[in-house]
Amino acid sequence: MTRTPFIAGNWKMNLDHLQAIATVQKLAWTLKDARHDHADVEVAVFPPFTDLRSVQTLISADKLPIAFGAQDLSQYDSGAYTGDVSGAFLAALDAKYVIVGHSERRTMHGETDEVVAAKTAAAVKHGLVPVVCVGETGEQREQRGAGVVPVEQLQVVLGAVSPAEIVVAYEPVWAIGSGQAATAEQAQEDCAALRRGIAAAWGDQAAADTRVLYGGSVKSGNIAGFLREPDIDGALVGGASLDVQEFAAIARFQQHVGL
Ligand SMILES: O=C(CO)COP(=O)(O)O
Repeated sequence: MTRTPFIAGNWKMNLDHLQAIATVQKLAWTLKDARHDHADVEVAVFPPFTDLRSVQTLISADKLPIAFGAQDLSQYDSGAYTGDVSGAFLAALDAKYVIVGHSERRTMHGETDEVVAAKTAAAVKHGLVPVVCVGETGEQREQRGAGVVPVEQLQVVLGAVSPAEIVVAYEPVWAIGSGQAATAEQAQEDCAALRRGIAAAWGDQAAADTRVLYGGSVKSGNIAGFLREPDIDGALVGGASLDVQEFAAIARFQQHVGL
């Protein structure tokens, strides 16, 4: 199976539902104008929860070639979990994806590897494709070696969940929102280590099929370098995904790579 390149926009806590409608409409037009061939690259947006119903309605009514997902989900199906959102509710909205274990949730909401594993299992159970985020700090990378901490984080998830379609996103903490992206070589080193981790836990086929993304200060100016690497299958884009022209330019990375 070939891995379809995946360009995902994590909006984080930006854009309300009205802004979401305008943004997705504009994105669809921009991609269409540029003759974006959606068979070659999959584009997805991850808006805040309150936007999802509006985004779903727009995408399905106009049959837009854009996928969408949520930024988090509960590990539980339903019950007394104030403020949380079940994977069942996301599936009912036709969300295809859900981000789990973003470093902002790990640090600001105390999500452990075990919680991330439980959320990944919940996503799979409800038919969502989890985008499992892992990443190390600069210090951890220096002290323990490239890929060691992210592979450990991923191992907890893979050990707790039966093989299923997942996407893995390598997001080094120092590169997120800093304007200082990892180099393509650094990102390749870690993404290759993650793929070996998938092979060790789930077998060679799963490793060959699973898309591994890089995230952290991705822009139209550096995307091509990442996608040239053999183990990087796309990008999880934060800040630059809020600018439609810039995000569309990232989605058209093939033009920069000359593929
Ligand atoms: O955290 C990220 C995506 O999930 C990356 O954010 P930036 O692209 O803003 O660095």
